[in-house]
Order: sequence, then C-alpha cells, then structure tokens
Amino acid sequence: MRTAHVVETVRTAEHALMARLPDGTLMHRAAFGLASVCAQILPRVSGARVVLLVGSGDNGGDALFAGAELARRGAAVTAVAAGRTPHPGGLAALRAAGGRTAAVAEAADLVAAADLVVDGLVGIGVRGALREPHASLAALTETTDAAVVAVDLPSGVDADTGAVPGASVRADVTVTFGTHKPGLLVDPGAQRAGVVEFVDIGLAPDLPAPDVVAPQAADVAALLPRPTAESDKYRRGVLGLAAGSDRYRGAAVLAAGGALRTGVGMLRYAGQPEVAREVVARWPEAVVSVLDPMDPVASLPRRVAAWVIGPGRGLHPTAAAELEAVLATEEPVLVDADAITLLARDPDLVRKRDAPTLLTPHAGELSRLLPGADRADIEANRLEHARRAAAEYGCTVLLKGSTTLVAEPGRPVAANPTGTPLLATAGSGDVLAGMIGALLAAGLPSWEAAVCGAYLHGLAARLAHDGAPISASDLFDAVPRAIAAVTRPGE
Ligand SMILES: NC(=O)C1=CN([C@@H]2O[C@H](COP(=O)(O)OP(=O)(O)OC[C@H]3O[C@@H](n4cnc5c(N)ncnc54)[C@H](O)[C@@H]3O)[C@@H](O)[C@H]2O)[C@@H](O)CC1
Ligand SMILES: [K+]
Repeated sequence: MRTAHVVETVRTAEHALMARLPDGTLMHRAAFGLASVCAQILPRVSGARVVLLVGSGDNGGDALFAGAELARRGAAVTAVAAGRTPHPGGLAALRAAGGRTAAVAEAADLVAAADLVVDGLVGIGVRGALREPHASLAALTETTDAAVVAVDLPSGVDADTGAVPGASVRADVTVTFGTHKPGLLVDPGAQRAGVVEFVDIGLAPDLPAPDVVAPQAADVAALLPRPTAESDKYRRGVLGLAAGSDRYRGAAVLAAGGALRTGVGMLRYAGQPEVAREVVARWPEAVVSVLDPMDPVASLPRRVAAWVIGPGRGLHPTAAAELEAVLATEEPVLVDADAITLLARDPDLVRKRDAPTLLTPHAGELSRLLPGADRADIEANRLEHARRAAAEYGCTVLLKGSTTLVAEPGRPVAANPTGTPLLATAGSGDVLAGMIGALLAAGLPSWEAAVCGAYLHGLAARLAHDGAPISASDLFDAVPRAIAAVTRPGE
C-alpha cells in the first residue's frame, strides 16, 4: 500500500501555505537555511570560492538566493547555469550581491578550484535520468575535493524511492526543505545524500503523515520493554531458537548471544546434540533441548512466547518440517536465512498464518520470495520491494542492507539510521535475529521489534568499533551498552 508520492504531497502543502504568505517567502526561508548550512561548512565565508550549479527551476532559485547571501558575506560566488532560463529573481539577487555567472564549459575548472559546490541543478521537479548538460555537471561532484552541498536532494536521486537512474550528484551534505524525502533515507539515494540537514519552512501543518520514517533514539527508548519489580523470566519473555546445524554451529551461538544480551527472560534452544553442547558451553544460561533425530518436530520446546528460526539451520527435509511446525503455532515467528529459502517454496505457510510473522531477508533472499525480481532490481528500488514483500506475504519484512528497511502493510516504512558497513560481516545477521527475537518474546509487535532491533544492532556495531574492524561476536558486549545509550542518554 502506498500513500501519495512525496513530490505531490509537498507541492499540495506548499500551495496551501503559499496562499497564506507573501510571494517568495518559502524560497527565502529555504535559501536562508541553505546559506546558514553552507556558512557552517566553510572554514571562512569571506574569500571562499563558491560554485553554484543551477538548473532552470526553483531548486536553482534556492541556490542563487543562498549564493547571494554568501556573496553578501564576502564569498566569491560563481553560478554556472545548466538551463537557458535560470530563476530571474535569484539571478538578479546574486548579481546585485556581487556574484557572477560563467559558461558550462568553464564548470570543470571552477569546480576543481572551489571550496564549496552547491548543487541546485534539479530538486523534486526532476523527471527521469538527468539530461545534458546537467548529467556532466553532476558528475563533476564525484571527483572534486570541495565540499558539496545538495539543495533539497542530490540532483539525479528520485525523491520518492532513492533510485538513481543515471548520473547524480554525490553530496557531503544535503539541505532538505519542509519534509524528509524518502529517497534521502533509502539507498542508493541515502549514500548520495551524505549528512541530511533539515530546514523547516513551515510545511508541517499542511503535510500528511509520512510514509517513510527514520526512527530516532528517543523513539526506540519509548518502545523498549522496561523490566519492572513484577518482571520474572516468563514475563520478560521466553524465546524459542531453532538455529545452527552441524555445519554452521556458530549461527546458533551468535543468535543465542544476540537474544541473551538483549535481555530475553529465558532462551530455549533446540538443535542437534553437538550444536546444543556448544550453545550451552558459551551461554550456560540457555536451556537446551536436543532434537530427537527420529521425531525432531515433537521435541521442539513448547511454552515459548516467540520463535526465531533459520540462521545456519540448513535446507534439509527436517528443517522444512520444523519450519512448518513452528509456523503452525500461535506465537510470533521471526523467519531468517535458510528458513526464508525454505519458505519461498511454500509461501502459504506465512500467508495463511494469523499470528505475527517477521521475515528478515537480505536482497538475495528477498529475490527468492519475489519471483521476477532479481537482486539488482531489489537493490535499485529497495523501498518498493520491501513494501511489495510485506503486502504479498501479509507480514512484516525487514530488508537488510546498509540502510535496513522495515515494512508492514498499513504502516510507514522505517529506514534504520544507525546502519554501518561495519555490520557487513558473516554472522552479524544471526546476532540481529536473536536480538529481535528477544524483543518479540518480550511482547513488542513485529514492526516495533524489528525497528528497535535494527537500531540497536547498528548502534552496537558503532560502539564496539574503536578504529579496528569488528566481527559478529564483538557485538555481544556492545548490545547492552547500546540499550543503555538509548534508554539513559547522557549517563
Ligand atoms: N515550490 C516551493 O514553494 C518551494 C520550492 N522549493 C524548491 O523548489 C524545488 C522544486 O522546484 P521546481 O518545481 O521548479 O523543480 P526543480 O527545480 O526541481 O526542477 C525543474 C527543472 O528541472 C528540469 N528538469 C526536469 N527533469 C530533468 C532532467 N531529467 N534532466 C535535466 N533537467 C530536468 C526542468 O526542465 C525544470 O527546468 C524544490 O526541490 C526546492 O528546492 C523551495 O524553494 C521551497 C519552496
Ligand atoms: K539539487
């Protein structure tokens, strides 16, 4: 399910607001905010060499008015116009403030010598891939040493989806106006945007609820379960874990550690004897049951509040039977890794379920769940595919990536802001599954559990990292620190 595109909603809100305000007010608010951010980035505004790349729309107008403000503060500002008719008011303001214009042919030299490049080529008015000369001008930002500030969004990024259909600007900072555009929160757009600075131009009262959100520490803190005096291990939640196999024993140890360090009340692990032994050797607090090879399903633990199934579990018929048995229960189930591959063979196992299900695929696993979409299609438009999977399976879907997304029918997509390349290592997904499992077992609904788990997982990686690479087991000690950091900020 989609609500209206951000571009349409922004335009509707702008029209409503502009009708109540003197002409040009919104653009001046935007340009003033933009100029303030540029001034903060420059070590010194006076004498700084600033190059404005401007298209013919209002995005270029914002850049020109901001450039005029910087010129008034002593910067040497040059505008390169990509279109034939740059914003007349903006151009006049820049000239009046002492700025100058230059031809497109001079742009490469100007950008090479600049301290700051402002991308006002196109904003939310862009249609399709950038045309020339916009595309070549945008490409100059790939190689320059100057700081690059994108106006509203990096030119070439789709504001709704984060897709980058052709050339695009690579920004260090994006100054966005009025509302957070989903394309700035979702890869590949998020990677092109750099740090996103928000400038309030007063649109909020006229905007509908967003359909993509980026949860912050305070949101996570408000959702996390807090143990109270009445909490016992059952109230804090019992998690069933079916992970690991003879071949992948570590997956069980990693998922168990993720759950225990997130504060699960009790972990009931079920697996092959050798794996169960390793789990209990590493985590003596785990309660393990050894699966009867003749009847593994009958020996799965009962009386659990939620399940995690799949990490390192394998694709053999016993694993398939286990998955069927777990999905037949009334408890929330997190389906990860191998269990996702098994599920792709029989999607009805989830579609016909009444109890909550959370799928946690990476792009390759998601392509198995969505026939007709390959990994590249998914990476190019992660929002659309996460939403599609949630709609088609009628459940919550957490799509892993450098910006992890959480989609659920009828809810906004959450784009996790703490993601880091540090987590792109084997086993880190197993820890995540255990962490989210602990939150499900504590009673958090799937979307909330996935959002909190992804946030804490990214934050834990950042806390564990002290300049050296980290591996998945380094997350164990960092998870409680991440929880403390969001629930007791400043301590
Ligand atoms: N409307 C408003 O009230 C406000 C708008 N603001 C700014 O205005 C922007 C939107 O302005 P516009 O609606 O004029 O649109 P844009 O300035 O985003 O883009 C329109 C221009 O881009 C060209 N264009 C479109 N697709 C292209 C492509 N693929 N390759 C090359 N050129 C292409 C069009 O021919 C047109 O000249 C926002 O992103 C924001 O920066 C802000 O000033 C705040 C207030
Ligand atoms: K732009």
